Amino acid sequence: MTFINKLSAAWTANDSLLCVGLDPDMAKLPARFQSDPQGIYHFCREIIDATADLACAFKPQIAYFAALGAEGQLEQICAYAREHYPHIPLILDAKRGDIGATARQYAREAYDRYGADAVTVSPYMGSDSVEPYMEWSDRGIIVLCRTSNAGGSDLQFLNVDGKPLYQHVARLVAEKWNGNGQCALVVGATFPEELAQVRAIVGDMPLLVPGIGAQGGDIAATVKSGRTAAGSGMMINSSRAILYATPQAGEDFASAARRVAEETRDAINAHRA
Ligand SMILES: O=c1ccn([C@@H]2O[C@H](COP(=O)(O)O)[C@@H](O)[C@H]2O)c(=O)[nH]1
Repeated sequence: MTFINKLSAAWTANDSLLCVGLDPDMAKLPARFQSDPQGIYHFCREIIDATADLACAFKPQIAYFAALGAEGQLEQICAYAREHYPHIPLILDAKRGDIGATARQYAREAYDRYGADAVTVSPYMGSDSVEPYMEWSDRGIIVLCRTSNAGGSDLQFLNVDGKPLYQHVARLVAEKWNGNGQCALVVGATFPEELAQVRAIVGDMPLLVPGIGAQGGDIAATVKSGRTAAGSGMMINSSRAILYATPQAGEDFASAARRVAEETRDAINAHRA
């Protein structure tokens, strides 16, 4: 099944546009995981089990694993999610971008090593840096467009031929790069006006929308700006607000994560119509 088909099915099956981010920061995990050599894997596995029926996607952020040399645990997490929740898309947030030969290795890493359904990439190096990902014709390519951080404006807002650069990226991906029909864009929830602009440019193309929760993006404004005519079309990511929903990394972290995920899913759904 293609990434886009799997995503559409997950939106419907779980009645959810919530993407649960897996950004395991060792210092914030309950003590028993910190003393466990497989602690990152075991923590993420409990989060996945607690939220799988509430999510339309899982998004591990590779930096949290690579920084600790814990790629093996990321492989285990991806294998676990694929085996137990094969209907939920797995998005590797790696923001890759390089010349074609190197990009092919990044694509192998995301799609073959981790078995991801989709990977985030930077558009900065242009079409030949993205083409290699299309050799995996059923997998998704999620291109950075208007990121959630304030500094994203430094380049993404540059005026090019009368339009901000991020709008050129949106148009380029929608009109030229989406040959396999498996492309999506990253647009931050912290910029609802730009989210609406991107939606107007790309039609029903899915948007990965980080920036609610810990980054403070407004859920109502996000959904109203980014939804498609059918009230769908987004993977609205929340990582830290779900992972660390208990104060002081309490042992009830999984039930707290579930509660926050459910509240977030419902808050999103309240504005889809
Ligand atoms: O524009 C972007 C692109 C990616 N991210 C990533 O999403 C999550 C956000 O985590 P929160 O804890 O919900 O803030 C994280 O993995 C970022 O690397 C983003 O925030 N903005």
